[in-house]
Amino acid sequence: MSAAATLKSSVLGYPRVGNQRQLKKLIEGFWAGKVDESALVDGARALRTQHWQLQRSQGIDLIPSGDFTLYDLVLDTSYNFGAIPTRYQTIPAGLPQYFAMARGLQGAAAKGADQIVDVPAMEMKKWFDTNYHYIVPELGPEQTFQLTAEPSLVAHFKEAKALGIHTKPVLIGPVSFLLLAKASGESDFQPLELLPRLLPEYRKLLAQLAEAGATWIQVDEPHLGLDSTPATEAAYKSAYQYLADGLSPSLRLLLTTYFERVDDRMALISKLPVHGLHLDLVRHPQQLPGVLDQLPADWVLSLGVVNGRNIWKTEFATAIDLINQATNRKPLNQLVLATSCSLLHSPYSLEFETKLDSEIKDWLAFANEKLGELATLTAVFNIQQSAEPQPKRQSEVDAALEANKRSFAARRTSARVVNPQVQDRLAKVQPDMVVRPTPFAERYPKQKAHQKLPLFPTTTIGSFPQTKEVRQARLKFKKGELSAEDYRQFLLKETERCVRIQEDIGIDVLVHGEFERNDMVEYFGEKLRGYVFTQNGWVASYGTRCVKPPVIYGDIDRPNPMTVDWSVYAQSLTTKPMKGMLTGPVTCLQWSFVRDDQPRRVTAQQLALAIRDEVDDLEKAGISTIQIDEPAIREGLPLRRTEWEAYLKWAVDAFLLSSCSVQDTTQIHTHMCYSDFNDIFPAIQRMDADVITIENSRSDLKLLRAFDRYGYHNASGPGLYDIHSPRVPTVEEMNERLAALLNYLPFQLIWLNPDCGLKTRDWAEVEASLRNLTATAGEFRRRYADQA
Ligand code: MET
Ligand SMILES: [Zn+2]
Repeated sequence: MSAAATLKSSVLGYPRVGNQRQLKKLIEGFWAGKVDESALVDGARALRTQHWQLQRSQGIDLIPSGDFTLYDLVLDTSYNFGAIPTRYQTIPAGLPQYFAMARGLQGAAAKGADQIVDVPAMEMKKWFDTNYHYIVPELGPEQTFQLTAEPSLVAHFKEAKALGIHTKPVLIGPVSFLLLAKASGESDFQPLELLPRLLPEYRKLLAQLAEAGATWIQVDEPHLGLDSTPATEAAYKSAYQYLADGLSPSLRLLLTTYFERVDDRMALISKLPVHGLHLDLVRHPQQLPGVLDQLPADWVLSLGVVNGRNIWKTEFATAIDLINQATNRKPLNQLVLATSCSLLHSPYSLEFETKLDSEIKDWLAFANEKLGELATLTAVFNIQQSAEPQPKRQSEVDAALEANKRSFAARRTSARVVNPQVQDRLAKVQPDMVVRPTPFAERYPKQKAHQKLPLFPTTTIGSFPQTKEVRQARLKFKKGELSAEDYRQFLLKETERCVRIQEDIGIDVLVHGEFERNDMVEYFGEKLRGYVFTQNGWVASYGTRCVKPPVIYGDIDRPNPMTVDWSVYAQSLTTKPMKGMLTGPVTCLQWSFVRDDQPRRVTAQQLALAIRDEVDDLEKAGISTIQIDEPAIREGLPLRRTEWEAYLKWAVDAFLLSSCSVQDTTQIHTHMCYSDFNDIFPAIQRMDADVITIENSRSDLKLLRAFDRYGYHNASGPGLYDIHSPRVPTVEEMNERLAALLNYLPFQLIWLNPDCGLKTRDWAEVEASLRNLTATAGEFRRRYADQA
C-alpha cells in the first residue's frame, strides 16, 4: 500500500461545559454541597469522553486533550506548577484549594473542617480580545515551581488513550504563561524573569507526556503575535532551546498562535527549534504568503481556516483558495487544517436551535458544525490522493461544496441582510453629525439651569435591584403564565416605587430602574432589526458562567422607539429630571456575535444611527438627560498598540454619532466600568459626554492619576462606592473619597454616584447606601456653600 500523503484535521480546543451546560450544574452543585466530589469527577470524565468520541466520529485527526478544566486553564497551569499564592496555602490541597483560588472562600476551609478562612479570589482578566476571562497568575520574585504529582494534562492524555483515542495534548507555552501573569503585591516585578525556574518543570511535564505515548503537543503561545520587546524575544529563544535540548525524540511541538498575525515575527519564530506552527488565518488570512516564505522546510503548518470564535459558516471557496496557497508550496502531509483558535468561544450545536429562522440558520455553524466543515475541507484534498476512487464520498463532498456556495450567495443578497435605507443613511453621514455644535463650557451651564441642579448633583447608573419578584414575573411572562398586560402593570408599579424611593432619598437626577430589562444589550437587540437570538448559544464567560450573546446578522435599524414609553412614564411621576437610559453602539457590538461580512466599524455605525434615533425621540418626548452606557469601549482595543488609534477613532465616532444630535440643554451622560481606562483617557475626552460616571472604587489611585495626567474637562462622577460588595459604605468613607477626588477635579464638575448599576444588590443595602451618598452631598454643599 502506498502511503498517500494526506491532509490532517485538527481542533485547538473543544467547549467543555457540555451541550446542556452539564459541567456548570455539576460544579455549582458541588459548591452548594449537593454534589459530592466523586460525582463531580465522574461527570467531568463522562463529558470528556463524550467530547473526544464526538470529534472522532466527525473524523478529526488531531483531537485535543488538556483543553478540559473545572474552572480555567490558566488557573490549572498555575496550580499544576505549584504557583499557589500564600493566602491559599493553608487550605487543603485539591478541589477546596483550587476553587478557593478561583472564587475566594469565606467559611470552613473544606467540608467539615474547623479552620475558618476568608480569602478573596485571584484576579480575572479578559483572555486577549475575547469575552472569556482567565485567572491571572500571581507571581513574585520568590516564586518557585514544582510540577504536581499527577498533572491533569498527563492524566487526560492517558484517559483518552484508554478509550483508544490518541490525542494531542494542549498546553499554554511558558512564555505566554508568564506574560499572562501579574506581579504579586504592588511591585514592578516582571514575572518573565522567572522563566529559568519554570522551564525545568515544563521539561518534566513534556517527559511525562512522552512517556505516556504522546506525539504532537500543541504549545499555545498567543503572545507571539502581540507587541514584542527584546526581553520577550530572548525569552522565546531560550525557552524553546531549553525545551528542545531535553525533548524526547518522539515528541513534536506545534507552536500555536491565534488572534494575531505572525508573518512579521517570522525572523524569530523560524529560528525556534520546534516542529510546526499554527496560524489564525481567519483573523489574518493575508499573513499566509509571508509565513510560507520564511517557514523552515521540514515544519508542519497548521492552517486555522475555520473560525473558532464566531457562529458563521466557513466559506469553502475562500478557505480552499487559501489552502491552495499552502499546497502549492508544501506537501499535503506537512499541512493540517484546523480551527483558527479553540472552539471554547463557540456555542455547541445548531441541533438545539429549533426556533431559529431557517433562512438565518442556514448561514450558521456552531462548534459541532465546524467539525463537519473541517471534515469536508480535508476530504476535498484527500479524496484525490486515495488509491481507489471514492465516488460516494466524492459526491457527498461535492454536494457540501455546492450547498455552501448557495448558502453564501443567498446570505449576500438576502433582504434580511441588506437594507437599502440603512445603506443610504450610512452614505449620508457627515462630519458635523459627530460633533456637538456648542463646546462643553458653554452648554453645561445651560443644562444646569435647565435642570435646576445643585452643586454636587447626585445620580445612579440606571438599574435598581432585580429582585426575585422581578425575575419571577419576567419568567412567568416568558412562559405565558402572566399576560403581557399584567406584566406591564407589574413593571409600572416597580418603576413607580423606584421613583418614589429616589425622591424620598433626595437623589437629584432620577432613573426609572430598568426593571423591564433582562440584559443591557439583549433588551435593545430584541427591539432592533438585524438581530436574532439563539435558544442555546451559550459560550463560556468565566469559570462556570456562560453568556448567550445575541447575533447581528443584517443591517441594523430601529423600527420603533425602544425606551421612550418607560422614560416618559417615569418622568410623569416626578418634577425632578428623569434620565433616559441607553446602551451605546460599541457595547452592543462588543457583547454580540457580529457579522463577518462587513467591518466592525460599519456595524457600529449602524448601531449608532439606531441609537441616535432613540436619543432624538427621547429628547422630543421631554427627556433632557440621556445616558448612553459604554462599559465595553476599552475591551474593543486591538491587541497590537499600533492599531489602537484607528479603533479609537471609529469607536469614539460611533458614540458621537449616537449622541450629538441633541440641543445644548440636553445633557448626555455616559458610563464606563469593568476596567481601568487610563490608557484611553484622551479618547474618553473626545467622546465629549457632558457627564461621565466611571468605575473608580477598586482602583482609586490609578484613575485619579489619569485625571491628573491627561486632565478631563467635562463633568464626571467617579464612583463613590463599590456596588460589587454587599457592604453599605459609610458617610465618612464617602466624604474621604470625595475629598480625595477634589484634589484632582474642579468641584463645580463633580457628580456623586455609585460606581455601576444596582441590579445585583438588595433594596435594603441600596437605600442605606444612597442615603449615605446624599448625606455626603449635603455635607459638601455646606462646605462649598460660599463658592457656589
Ligand atoms: C455594566 S454597566 C451597567 C449600566 C446599566 N445602566 C446599569 O445600571 O445596570
Ligand atoms: Zn457599569
